[in-house]
Amino acid sequence: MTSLPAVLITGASSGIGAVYADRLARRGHELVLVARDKARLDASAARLRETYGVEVNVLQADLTAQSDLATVEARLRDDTRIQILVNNAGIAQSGDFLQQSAVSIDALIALNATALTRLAAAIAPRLVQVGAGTIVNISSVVGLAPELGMSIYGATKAFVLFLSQGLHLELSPKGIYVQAVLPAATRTEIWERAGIDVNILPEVMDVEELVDAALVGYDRRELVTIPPLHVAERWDVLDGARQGLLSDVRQAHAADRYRHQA
Ligand SMILES: NC(=O)C1=CN([C@@H]2O[C@H](COP(=O)(O)OP(=O)(O)OC[C@H]3O[C@@H](n4cnc5c(N)ncnc54)[C@H](OP(=O)(O)O)[C@@H]3O)[C@@H](O)[C@H]2O)C=CC1
Ligand SMILES: N[C@@H](C=O)C(=O)O
Repeated sequence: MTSLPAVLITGASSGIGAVYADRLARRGHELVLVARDKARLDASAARLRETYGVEVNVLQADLTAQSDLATVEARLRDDTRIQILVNNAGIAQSGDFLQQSAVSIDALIALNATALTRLAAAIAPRLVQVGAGTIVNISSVVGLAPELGMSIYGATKAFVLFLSQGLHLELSPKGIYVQAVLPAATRTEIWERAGIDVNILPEVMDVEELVDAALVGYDRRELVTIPPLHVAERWDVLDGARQGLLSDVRQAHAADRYRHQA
């Protein structure tokens, strides 16, 4: 028997989510693994049960399908053992902005932004009720870098960072820990799925190294964890500048430079 809370991990069938599943099972957490590929989830669950002796449940869901999303939301609302959500499922952008179709735009936003937000919203009230729990949201360094040319994907990841910062402000006084994790290029299937050969990238992090580093940030209860950022103060300066900017926003009048010159 474990006294640790259970963890629901989305996108647990491969890549970052699969390594989170391994590491959290190793720590003794019971797991609920969510993704579309049930065969992969079942195989992973069997291995984790066998290796670590923890209970692992599989919940097959396409998080862009309303009925499946509602099923996962219900699980998060009702299963009181789950006190940690790892909001990881995501897809990358194939092609530049001019190559996007209505379908590809919808899919990116539905999975990376809408589903992630809906799942956080499903679990948060219950966590607040007990005054404990964790929401880990997987963002990306791309969310800080429009220069990288993945405008919609990056926008969803900027959304995830903003949402995490907002949830931290709203929920941490109620006992909830929120973490945003910003990987940079990490060797997973996401690249191939988006039609990008990962081997053309000059530098790529191994997925185990990424998740182990993210868990160091988690154990320190960091709000924003950027494993590939080697100078931590860069983030502090960026976020400090953002907060400083707010002190020069005056709502009553437009700034002088926007006033009509007579
Ligand atoms: N790898 C990288 O370079 C980086 C990744 N990230 C982020 O990390 C997260 C994980 O990606 P990563 O591990 O790299 O990629 P993978 O492609 O390996 O994993 C993505 C996971 O999401 C699941 N998934 C995809 N579509 C859906 C869907 N419609 N419904 C439910 N689950 C779905 C996949 O499972 P299935 O197909 O079985 O549904 C899979 O388990 C993403 O949010 C990504 O944006 C951030 C920065 C860098
Ligand atoms: N998944 C990557 C982009 O496609 C990233 O976030 O770096």
